Amino acid sequence: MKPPADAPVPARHPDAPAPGEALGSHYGECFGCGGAQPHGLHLEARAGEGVNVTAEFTVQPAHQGAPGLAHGGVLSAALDETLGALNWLMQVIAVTGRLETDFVRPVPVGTTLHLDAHATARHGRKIFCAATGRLGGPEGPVAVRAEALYIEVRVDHFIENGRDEEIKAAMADPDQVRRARAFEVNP
Ligand SMILES: CCCCC/C=C\C/C=C\C/C=C\C/C=C\CCCC(=O)SCCNC(=O)CCNC(=O)[C@H](O)C(C)(C)COP(=O)(O)OP(=O)(O)OC[C@H]1O[C@@H](n2cnc3c(N)ncnc32)[C@H](O)[C@@H]1OP(=O)(O)O
Repeated sequence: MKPPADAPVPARHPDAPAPGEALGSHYGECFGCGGAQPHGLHLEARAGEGVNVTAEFTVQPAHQGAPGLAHGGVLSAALDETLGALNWLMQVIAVTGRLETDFVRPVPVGTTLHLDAHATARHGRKIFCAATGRLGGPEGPVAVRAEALYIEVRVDHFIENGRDEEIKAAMADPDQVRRARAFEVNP
């Protein structure tokens, strides 16, 4: 997943959350970051100094694939959520187009995975980025790594493709709509 050689490293948006600021959840029902999903990851991300974020996620028994070990798909979801949070720092709305994960070490239940993601290049609607997840602490051994491509979309992507029930609920939440629209009109 190589960006074109002349693609610039993305810039931090002037309205991006300050370094160290918790980003909060972009959607309460999100499996990655929402508070309303009992078996979700409850991942908490923080803005970095550039177009980078850090996040933590503690593996729960509901996240197992093999006895006592995290499911690989759940670990990919944690990487996806952390990488997706980079959108806040560029103030764009983007969806995952491609996510390549390397699983380097098994991740036991109870482990806190320390994730770190940064954007590497931007080319038109395409945002290239990379992330690592480390065991037990920000300097711990790397357990997972990912490279990903996100594609910028309009809010209409969600309105046109989401199920009516959830879209109506999201549209009735002024904070949700304001946030999404602000990203769209504030490039
Ligand atoms: C009122 C409700 C509001 C709701 C909004 C809520 C929140 C928003 C706010 C903040 C968000 C903050 C944080 C987000 C946190 C976590 C995010 C988790 C992310 C996800 O979990 S998200 C779910 C999984 N994700 C999908 O559900 C995508 C399904 N998919 C599609 O919807 C289309 O596929 C789409 C749109 C991706 C592209 O479609 P399209 O028609 O718009 O564009 P097109 O195909 O032309 O691609 C344009 C250029 O990207 C290249 N390209 C495309 N795909 C590629 C691939 N796979 N590999 C390599 N290159 C690819 C093409 O080759 C072309 O490249 P080139 O320009 O060079 O030709």
